[in-house]
Amino acid sequence: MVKKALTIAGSDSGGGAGIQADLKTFQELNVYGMSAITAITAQNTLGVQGVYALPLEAVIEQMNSIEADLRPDALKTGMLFNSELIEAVANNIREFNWGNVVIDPVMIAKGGAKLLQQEAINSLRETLIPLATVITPNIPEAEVITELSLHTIEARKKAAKVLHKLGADYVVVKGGHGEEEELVDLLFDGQSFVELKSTRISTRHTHGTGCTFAAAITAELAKGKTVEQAVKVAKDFIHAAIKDELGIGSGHGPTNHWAYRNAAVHS
Ligand SMILES: Nc1ncnc2c1ncn2[C@@H]1O[C@H](COP(=O)(O)OP(=O)(O)O)[C@@H](O)[C@H]1O
Ligand SMILES: Cc1ncc(COP(=O)(O)O)c(N)n1
Repeated sequence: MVKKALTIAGSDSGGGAGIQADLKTFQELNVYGMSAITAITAQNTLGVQGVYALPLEAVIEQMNSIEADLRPDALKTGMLFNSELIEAVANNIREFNWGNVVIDPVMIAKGGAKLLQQEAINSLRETLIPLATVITPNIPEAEVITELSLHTIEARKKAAKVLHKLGADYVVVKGGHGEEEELVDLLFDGQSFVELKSTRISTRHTHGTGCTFAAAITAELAKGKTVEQAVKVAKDFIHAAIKDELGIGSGHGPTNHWAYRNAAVHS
């Protein structure tokens, strides 16, 4: 049976992050990809030139159409922009009883542009996080949600516990923004931690890494993998995508979404 995954996120005209990164990743992992677009960004590797949130009805209607005909086996959320959108998306996920929910709490683009309004943080905490099978904050996002300062692995473990208490079944605090030479993503299931370690690749081409990582988790959950299995595949997927760089654009270039497939063929 074909497995189906849905992304509820913003469009990145540059193709490296958002909806575009998610659909490419679903496709690479042999899962049928669907989308409900929340906002359109005019964006390239140099930054975000414009943000246009879609009307609420447009987002709700996209989700309704999917529920009526193509129920997803797993879904992820990315850029949700404001509290109205967060509340509406959360309501629909709850009403449709959609499972395998991956929340990537996107806040700021690599170039510094705001992809989530400050007023939306409470909605994120109270409405969306309780629906999460997995939440995947980077360090700055985890700092905003937990109001902790996260310079050490120990502090990040504390933050993971707070995020679990807020209602996420599993928490991945990603380590890309950390200061350690070795890169550590922390997976917490409410009881114990798994440390996913990798070398830190020296590159500026990391546009869309968070989206791609969360999309790979979503695709694997759609196939029925456990969260731990899914996160391990996602870590390998994003590592290959960063390592085998495309080198396009003059700023923070996109990752290589077909690198994992090629690595799998050649290894
Ligand atoms: N320079 C890097 N080398 C290897 N892996 C990286 C690098 N930067 C990020 N990653 C991986 O990419 C994923 C996303 O990382 P992170 O930068 O923390 O989040 P975001 O892209 O949301 O800011 C994580 O799995 C992280 O380990
Ligand atoms: C539409 C959209 N969604 C998300 C991101 C975050 O991307 P990154 O993974 O680089 O933080 C982005 N730049 N644009």
